[in-house]
Amino acid sequence: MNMPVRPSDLSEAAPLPIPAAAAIRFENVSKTFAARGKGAAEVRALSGIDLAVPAGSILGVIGRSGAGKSTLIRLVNGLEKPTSGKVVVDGTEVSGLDERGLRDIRRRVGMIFQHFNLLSSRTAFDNVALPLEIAGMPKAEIRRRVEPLLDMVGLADKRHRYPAELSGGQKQRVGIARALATRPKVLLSDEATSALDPETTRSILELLSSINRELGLTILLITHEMSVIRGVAREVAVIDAGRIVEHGEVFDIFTRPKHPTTRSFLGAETGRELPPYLRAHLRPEPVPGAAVALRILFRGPHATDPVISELSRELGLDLNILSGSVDEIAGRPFGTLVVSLPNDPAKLGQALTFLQARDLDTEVIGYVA
Ligand SMILES: Nc1ncnc2c1ncn2[C@@H]1O[C@H](COP(=O)(O)OP(=O)(O)OP(=O)(O)O)[C@@H](O)[C@H]1O
Repeated sequence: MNMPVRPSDLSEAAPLPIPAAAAIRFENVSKTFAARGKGAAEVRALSGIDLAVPAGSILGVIGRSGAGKSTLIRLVNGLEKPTSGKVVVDGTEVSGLDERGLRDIRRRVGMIFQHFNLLSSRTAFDNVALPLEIAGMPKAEIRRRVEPLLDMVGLADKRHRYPAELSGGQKQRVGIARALATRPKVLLSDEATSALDPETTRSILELLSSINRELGLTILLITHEMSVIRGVAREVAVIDAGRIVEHGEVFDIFTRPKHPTTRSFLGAETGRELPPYLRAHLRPEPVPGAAVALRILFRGPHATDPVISELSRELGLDLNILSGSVDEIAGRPFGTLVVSLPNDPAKLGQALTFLQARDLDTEVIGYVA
């Protein structure tokens, strides 16, 4: 009988409780690339990076093109060496390793890529088997290891197919199975869903979540899409011009972003972006007869309270709802509402006091005529 394979069947022992220790630690890491060609300046790709990825967690790093994401991730498996500082992975300082040490760390660190990097002349099975063949594992053992992995990524019936016969999502599933073949502790994901459509992206992110949950694998992923972070990560670090400018729990960063880069990434993601009709009517300064436009953010426990009706009743205020949305981020409710109220400083002050007493964030975003 064919028993369904769960990721937990693949680990050598029963899963341990998640340790608080960091699986990956960057300690004051900088990386400068030498100037190429006459007159060219050197490139400082990373500056003073301090970042810990807790064991068993999923941490997403987001940044614009050229921000330093790939350099950061390539330091983890020793594809790049830091110019200064330390990178410690699973207790080993990677920067000081010789070739043999690097081979060992690369068995403990799997990686998946935007363009899958499969060998076109090998079937799905043989692609997953490759790192084990290189490690000199006997054929029978390779089979015992690879088949459950292909089952786990949902490709049991595609094991003899070549990459050209697979969809993008299926190719990435082969890539994930191959990355897990050496039973790594850490998985690096380099824009692994950037070439996939939104639905396939969701299914790959779900697969990564279940692997993280059931195998306790630590995942460090880099992306330029907030929706990917939101779909899978527990923590997010925002990188800008080679520096980490913000880092924290996904819910906190999404609902209270501090850095302008984070805010610009969030854009439409959390209902922060105003609808075009509202943008067209919004003025930075009051004009005669204009009302104040106030943004209210509903986080966590107060996200579903009937605050607007209470505010209107208690302060005798006429409020107009201009736009709004209620959503869920990292499993917790989060709402954004833009209301207008009469441009009366005393009333506005009372309304802000009322809302702040309920721990709601408020922001006057302009005036609407
Ligand atoms: N081998 C290299 N030699 C010289 N400069 C490099 C090298 N690799 C990266 N850089 C430079 O370092 C900076 C960071 O590059 P990196 O590839 O890490 O950014 P990124 O955030 O991954 O960008 P993208 O999203 O476009 O891949 C860029 O200015 C890039 O041109």
